[in-house]
Amino acid sequence: MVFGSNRVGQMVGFGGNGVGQILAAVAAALLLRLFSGPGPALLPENEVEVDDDEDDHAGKGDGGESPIPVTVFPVTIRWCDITCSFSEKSGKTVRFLLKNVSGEAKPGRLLAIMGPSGSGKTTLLNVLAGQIMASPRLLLSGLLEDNGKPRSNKPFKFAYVRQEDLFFSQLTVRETLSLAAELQLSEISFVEDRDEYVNNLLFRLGLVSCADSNVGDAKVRGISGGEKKRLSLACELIASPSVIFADEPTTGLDAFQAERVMETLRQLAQDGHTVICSIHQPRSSVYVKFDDVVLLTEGALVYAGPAREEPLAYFSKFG
Ligand SMILES: Nc1ncnc2c1ncn2[C@@H]1O[C@H](COP(=O)(O)OP(=O)(O)OP(=O)(O)O)[C@@H](O)[C@H]1O
Repeated sequence: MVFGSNRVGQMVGFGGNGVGQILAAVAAALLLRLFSGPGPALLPENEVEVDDDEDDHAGKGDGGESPIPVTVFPVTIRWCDITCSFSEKSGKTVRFLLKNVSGEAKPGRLLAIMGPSGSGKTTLLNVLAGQIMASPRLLLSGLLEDNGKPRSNKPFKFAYVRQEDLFFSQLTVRETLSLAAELQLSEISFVEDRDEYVNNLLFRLGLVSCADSNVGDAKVRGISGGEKKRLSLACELIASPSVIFADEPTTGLDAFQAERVMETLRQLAQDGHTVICSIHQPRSSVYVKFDDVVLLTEGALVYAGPAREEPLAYFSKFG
């Protein structure tokens, strides 16, 4: 089992005003991209050759108008007997955050990790995304495979959408995506092609109506929470990730926005991505969008399998 070194993915927070800060942040983003190790959304070029069979899984976009094809390399993640324990400072007490958890996430399917608060949803998501690494106090064991092979130091392209969205508040939605595309898509050298690519993304993520609105922040009102979440997803999609991880993507959103975000995730799964999210108490209108469910309680697995009616049948066996 390869759980790698001690690196924990870091995010850079941008805030405040001023061109100087923007330039500094852009420079920081470029440096991060150049020097970061394998991490979500900042991975180096995908080194996997896509053969003819894999073309069958190409993302459909919104009509194939993109100047570069949206190709999703299919990745199945399988995990077996994942155990994660944490030793308190004294070293006397050990807490089990995950206990022998197994499951599978497949391309074309939306998997929801569900469970009460503190049940280990985020911990499992982070383990699967390679965001938690073993340390002397944090022990990890089990098997983690991508397409049948143990996870290597150079996994497939993963995207990780965090609970907190990090943007330049004074940029518009379109400018945010253009900047992300400029930083990540060096192969598109023509501005017109990049604009077309951005327009495509705006359309795909349902952001056309707010494309020219400022993102905003806590001080200056901008786009809504749901739009921010879909903008985060759009930024992550630029790297054409095989797997999309989303940590509590509906937290803080009203029922309508939560449903739209989950619908976007469901459509991304249909485009061929493997989509895994953690979610706390989803409404029924959100629950029906899941293809698969992993249900945890106190770090232990209660159910892993298809969503909708199957869990009911499974639990009714136990009365
Ligand atoms: N690095 C860590 N060190 C110590 N304890 C941790 C660590 N990470 C998580 N925990 C603990 O593990 C348990 C599970 O945390 P986790 O965040 O995975 O739960 P969750 O199901 O996502 O909860 P919520 O829905 O409230 O976000 C919690 O009791 C938490 O305090």
